[in-house]
Amino acid sequence: MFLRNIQLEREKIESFGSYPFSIPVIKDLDEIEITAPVTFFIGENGTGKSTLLEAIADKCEFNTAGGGRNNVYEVDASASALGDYIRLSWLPKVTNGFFLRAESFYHFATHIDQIGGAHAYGGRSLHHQSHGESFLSLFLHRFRGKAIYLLDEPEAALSPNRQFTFLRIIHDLTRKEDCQFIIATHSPILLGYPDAEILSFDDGEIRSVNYEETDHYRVTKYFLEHREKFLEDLFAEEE
Ligand SMILES: Nc1ncnc2c1ncn2[C@@H]1O[C@H](COP(=O)(O)OP(=O)(O)OP(=O)(O)O)[C@@H](O)[C@H]1O
Repeated sequence: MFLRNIQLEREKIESFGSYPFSIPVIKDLDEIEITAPVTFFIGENGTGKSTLLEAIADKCEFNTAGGGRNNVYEVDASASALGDYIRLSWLPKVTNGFFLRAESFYHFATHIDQIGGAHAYGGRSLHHQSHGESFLSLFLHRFRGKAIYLLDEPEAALSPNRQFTFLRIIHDLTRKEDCQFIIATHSPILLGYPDAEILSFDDGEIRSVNYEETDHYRVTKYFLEHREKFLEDLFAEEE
């Protein structure tokens, strides 16, 4: 493990009235202890997971559009608004790693083609692989060594079976290669990774929760066990 603590430099912030400081969890934030090699950020849409992950990427000097330190290319509106206001504590410090943003992965793939780097991703252009295949190529071929990986909804392109493959990759990379992961996700499958820390961004604060407490687990379980009733209620006409 490398990254141990994330602190909001509150003294630098003049007003909490506008983005990103107006996001409830940021307004409330002092510091976050990172206690496990695999940390998940979960919470409703719009609770600030991507904003914080992107700020960490910025602080790591990774390309905030997606990539590592050496991937220099521009995508509109990918700058981090929060990066200058957080402090990261490392033990030890690493500079290797990658920020994955599902929504701008296309631009990253183009950048890799332009620098002739496809050989490092299984020998095929990432554009000539399916969305899910290209994600797995990235995880399998690029991720290794002492490094920190910041992944924003990596499940976006992955079938349930490929999500299990990805869990196996995380397992191997944390045990055999000493990698650290921080992953924003909505996937009940990924969240099931053993011994991970799950940080919830719901209810205006960041707090550690158990897997079985999460909506992802509870709602999915309920839906699968009571699908007909669930859908009947969901589609019921209002009186
Ligand atoms: N560039 C921006 N300018 C202003 N507001 C923004 C900007 N980017 C995000 N927001 C707002 O900040 C809040 C947090 O957004 P963020 O993308 O961090 O949420 P999230 O938890 O990652 O959501 P999701 O699960 O949908 O990906 C949202 O209300 C969003 O509308």
